[in-house]
Amino acid sequence: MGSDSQYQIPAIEFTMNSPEMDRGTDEWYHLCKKVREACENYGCFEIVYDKIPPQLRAETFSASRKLFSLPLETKKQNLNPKPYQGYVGPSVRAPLYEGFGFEEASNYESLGSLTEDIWSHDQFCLNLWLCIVICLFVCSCYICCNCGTVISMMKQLDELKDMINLMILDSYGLEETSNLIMVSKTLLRLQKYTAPPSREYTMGSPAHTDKNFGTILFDDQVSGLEVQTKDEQWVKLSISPRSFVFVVGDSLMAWSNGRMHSVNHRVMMCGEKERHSLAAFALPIEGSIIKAQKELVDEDYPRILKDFDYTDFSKFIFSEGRAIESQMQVFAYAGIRT
Ligand SMILES: O=C(O)CCC(=O)C(=O)O
Ligand SMILES: [Fe+2]
Repeated sequence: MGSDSQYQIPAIEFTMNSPEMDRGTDEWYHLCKKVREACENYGCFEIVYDKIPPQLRAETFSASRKLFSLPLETKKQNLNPKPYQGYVGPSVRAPLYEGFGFEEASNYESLGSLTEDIWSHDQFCLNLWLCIVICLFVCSCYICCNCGTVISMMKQLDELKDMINLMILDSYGLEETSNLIMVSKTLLRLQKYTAPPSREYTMGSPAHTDKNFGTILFDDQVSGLEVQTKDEQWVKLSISPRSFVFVVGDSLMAWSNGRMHSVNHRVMMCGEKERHSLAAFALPIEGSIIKAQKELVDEDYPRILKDFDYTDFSKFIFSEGRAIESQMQVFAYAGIRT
């Protein structure tokens, strides 16, 4: 159980306006190398990043708390037929967990068009859910206190995601033009874990690997996130209040031909505080074929996976009877048997 206090994932500082952040400098390549090594050896790293102000983080969680405090019937209006992309309530599998997914989180224009839909219906609050989302994401009135907070956060996280993807490409010396990881879209998920009734060490989210490219996570400083080391120990992460965590997913592992490690992780709760976290998942766009970069296949790294369609893979993992958590799913789906 997450007790190995000696284990630390790499903490990598992204200092704005420093030579390190200036693409093409020696310092930039040095930073890219650190990112690559962290993704290969640990499957995750702490991003120490000052550009996103603590106040925006605090306001984001305040907006998130407001959403979760809505009546269940209202929350359920956040529908999406795709698994985990709408509202997910507590379940037998994860009784402490609740989450809201926003599939079009980085499509700021599409959020704007939601507003137009409402006005065209000639009623101010035709759909309470849409009104709430618009208020949190895009409006800039002075009536409510969380106007546009989440969308400001999304813009910042998208910028951070693009920067990390660029570092990964540069670390391998790959072209950025039309590379699949540069055109990913973002699924935003706001997540809440209630405190376990017994206050004892209890599962908040079962162990899993993320299926997408990469995920940027942060929480409200109530700890809970644990990662599994390569020698299969579970360790609780202790992340500074100004940091974020980057987690390598199965698609990035496949894209890098197994060089990057998609790390198994979970949330374990204890104590009396509820926990809030935000996850920005970089998802391959519809129709994406995930393939190992040819430059990353060689004698030392022979191909381990066939090319696969991400949408079909998602259908496969969410099909009846599958253990969606397991990192073995990608190998069951596309593994090359030798
Ligand atoms: O809440 C967290 O910190 C982690 C959540 C997570 O791993 C996920 O949503 O995939
Ligand atoms: Fe995850």
